[in-house]
Amino acid sequence: MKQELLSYLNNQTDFIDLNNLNDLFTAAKLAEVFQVKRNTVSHYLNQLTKEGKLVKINSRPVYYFHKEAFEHQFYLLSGNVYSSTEEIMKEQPLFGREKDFFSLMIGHDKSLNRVVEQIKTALNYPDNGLPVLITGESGTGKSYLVQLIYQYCLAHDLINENAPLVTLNCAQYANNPELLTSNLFGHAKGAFTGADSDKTGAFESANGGILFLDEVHRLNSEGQEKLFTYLDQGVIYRMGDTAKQIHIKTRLFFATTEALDSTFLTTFIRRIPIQVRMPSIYERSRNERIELVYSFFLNERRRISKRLLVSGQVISLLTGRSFKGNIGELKNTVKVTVAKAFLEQRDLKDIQVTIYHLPEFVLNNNQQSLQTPTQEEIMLTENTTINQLVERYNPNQKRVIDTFERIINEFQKADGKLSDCENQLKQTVDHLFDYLLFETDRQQKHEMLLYLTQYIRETFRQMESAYQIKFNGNSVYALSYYLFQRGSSKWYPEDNELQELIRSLDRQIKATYPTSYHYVERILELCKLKLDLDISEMDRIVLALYLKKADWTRGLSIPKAIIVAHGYATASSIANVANRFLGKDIFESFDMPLDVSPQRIAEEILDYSENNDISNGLVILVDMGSLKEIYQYFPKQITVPIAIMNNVTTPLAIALGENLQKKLALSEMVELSAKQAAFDWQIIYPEENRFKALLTTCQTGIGTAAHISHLLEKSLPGACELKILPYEYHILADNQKDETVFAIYDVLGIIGTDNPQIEDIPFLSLEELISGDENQKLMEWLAPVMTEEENQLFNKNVIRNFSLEKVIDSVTILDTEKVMKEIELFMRDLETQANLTLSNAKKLALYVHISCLIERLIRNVPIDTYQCDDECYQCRQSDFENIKKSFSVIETDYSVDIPDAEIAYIYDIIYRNVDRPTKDDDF
Ligand SMILES: Nc1ncnc2c1ncn2[C@@H]1O[C@H](COP(=O)(O)OP(=O)(O)OP(=O)(O)O)[C@@H](O)[C@H]1O
Repeated sequence: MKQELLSYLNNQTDFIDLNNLNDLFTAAKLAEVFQVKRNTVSHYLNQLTKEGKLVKINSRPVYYFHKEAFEHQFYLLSGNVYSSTEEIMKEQPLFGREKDFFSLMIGHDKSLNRVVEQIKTALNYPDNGLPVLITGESGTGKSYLVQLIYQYCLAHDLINENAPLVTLNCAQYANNPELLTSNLFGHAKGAFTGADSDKTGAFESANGGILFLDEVHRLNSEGQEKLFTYLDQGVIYRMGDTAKQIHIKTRLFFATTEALDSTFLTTFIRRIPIQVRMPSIYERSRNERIELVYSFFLNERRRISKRLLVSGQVISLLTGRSFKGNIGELKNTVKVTVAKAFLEQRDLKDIQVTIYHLPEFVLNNNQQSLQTPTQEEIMLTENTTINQLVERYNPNQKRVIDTFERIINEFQKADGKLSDCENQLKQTVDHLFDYLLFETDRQQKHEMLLYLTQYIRETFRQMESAYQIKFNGNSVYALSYYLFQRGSSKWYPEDNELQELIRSLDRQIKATYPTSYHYVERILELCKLKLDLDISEMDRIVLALYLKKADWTRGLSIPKAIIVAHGYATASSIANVANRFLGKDIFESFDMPLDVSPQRIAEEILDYSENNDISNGLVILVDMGSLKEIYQYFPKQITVPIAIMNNVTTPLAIALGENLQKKLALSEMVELSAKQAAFDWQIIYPEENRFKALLTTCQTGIGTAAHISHLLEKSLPGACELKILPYEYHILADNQKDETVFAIYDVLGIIGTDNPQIEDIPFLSLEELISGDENQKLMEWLAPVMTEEENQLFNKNVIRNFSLEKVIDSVTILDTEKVMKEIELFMRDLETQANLTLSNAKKLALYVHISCLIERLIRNVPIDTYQCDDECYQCRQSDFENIKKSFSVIETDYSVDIPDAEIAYIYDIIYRNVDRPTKDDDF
């Protein structure tokens, strides 16, 4: 009895609301629930309080709740006996106030983020919220969501404290639709045989509260009509009484496991403005599945009140398979597993859960299995919290968020005065960055991290040139790791007081470190669009405090110089060559579309001058003759001299760049440069001194090219002076030899997935590199930069680093073995469907391309560069269909839809260089 009481309160405490204590927590109600005398219950409750398991509130009536469950859900308590709820609330730290009930749902800030946002919108819509339809397979958490909605409404006074939550599962009345309608809308006496008296239905019972209709598609046509009347007019009629309108005000929630295309549902959903879909367990990320498994084991531990040691294999098996009954079935499976282990070891101090306790179906492998590496075992004690477990699994992101919380706590302790906590804040931020810089596994060549680092480096370069500063070498990595670890998770407290505190800290940081703050703002602004970042005040605070430390030194105080020119990459090409020649980043460039107006150019320049330090003057080089037109758009109040020079050429830029560094007066400098440039300069690049380079390229974005480049770099012998540069395929294909890289480097060759066909520049396909067939060719290219020995070493490294597994391993974060198996099946299937034989080279190309493709689709970045028009689709329809069909297994296994543009691309890989496929062709 005592144990049952404890476990009952354990479950109820998850939903406790101190502002509105339910009488479920009183001895009287508990006696009723357990059908025992009140004295008996009181005796046990007091005993449990003495043992430290329950908390007692000596108010009238006296309340008891589960201490550990409360601390798990809310905050730590100092004692066990309190005189009032207010006393308990005083112990509440600033964090955790206004508990957001939805945060109890695992995935609320990830896969359910949008669902929670939509629900909050619906709930807060005046005047009585909006009805919501929740769809999702069985066990995905629909009912659980409605329970949380109810708690949320109570906590936010959206319904009054006694408002009911009424649930009706329409599926329970499958064989008796009349009873369902009657239970829902009530009936009048005599409405049908057996209706001896008037009866109120669920609608009336739910008046003022929430009505939840589960499996709503089971409503018969009469019920549906009545439901539509309520949705349209807010009134119901009891069965058998069409005369009496009953006005009802209830918040409606519907759930269904059915697809929304059944006839009823289509008419129905037109009236339901908000529909949310609960993802299946299969669609949840690995992190979320692990969190669910952890939390269910924690629940069971609390129930059995013993330490629980769960083997890593058990966690892997549970997170690595899909459950038809989704989270509900997973939860039950954990329960059954722990129960079996408990039965076996009930006399022991610790309960060990191993795979022998799992139900058999979990062990059999026929089920859809999800990729998950082996997990570590976990020990759950009474002090273990879900946060600790998750933190162990994803320590870095947690570390960033902890830092946010620590900063706010320190600032709060200092009564909101930055000057009183400046040193502590700096220390906290330093600790974070030390950790990020030294603990982030640099070997972890995550594609996203590579991309971030590349982009941040470019942004820093721009900043350094704009402000004539130099960032500490580590800053690029610090910022990239920070953004990488912080991830896309949003951290923003709901509490108004906290928000105000953050805003105040932000203002004080801005006032105390104006330069650092300005740089950070600028960097984040530059990164924001490209990196799809959702920047918050906390990011600015942390980074401004960090960059404050980094020793950026001011460079020369010379005027700023920019080049503005029409056409694709014209200005940037000139700026690149000039900067390279001058050995400094003197020029910034603006590439303008051909039809841009002078006004637009002037606006761009003014925008630049607002965001850059131009106190030493500004020189603008433009490529068109209408200078006066640009001048007229400049405001009269310009405070620094601005020189505009026309007809920009590379020689002019170089001459100006050299003169700028001589610190002449602006007019002198401009005159001199114009004169010098007029001497028909010619820059001749000394061939021998140019760096040798290899380019890597890929049609579907720079990501794969960067990976190839990385693997090649890894293969180079130490002393070799060779640059390996990833390059956008389209830029190379469009610009050909005009692309700046060819002016700066001596390009020995290009390696990639597609040949951009550049005259005199040899190309090696990735497939050739992997198959090793053409390694000789690569060796020949590299002969000028390597000795014979180095060449052999390089060759050996290339063979090792460019095995198919290594390449796939490096281009995706997916399980390489699994991906390769799936692609092999795809190819086999396609060969049968289309009656063709793929050559080894095509197979290699497909292995590499499809592995990238799956990952891109999982990340939701399909290629958009590849166009497939209707005509092309028509004429190749049957081939397209074959490819599509063969992809169906991959589509299901990875839950992705492969768009036509991708199919067209695969089509090209398979049928490229072949006029038309015929049955007998050997590809
Ligand atoms: N996001 C979640 N976090 C933690 N527990 C969850 C979550 N979602 C569901 N659960 C748990 O999983 C169990 C099943 O959920 P629930 O009964 O709400 O599913 P359902 O979609 O209503 O299923 P059905 O359609 O079969 O009624 C519940 O015990 C619930 O507590």
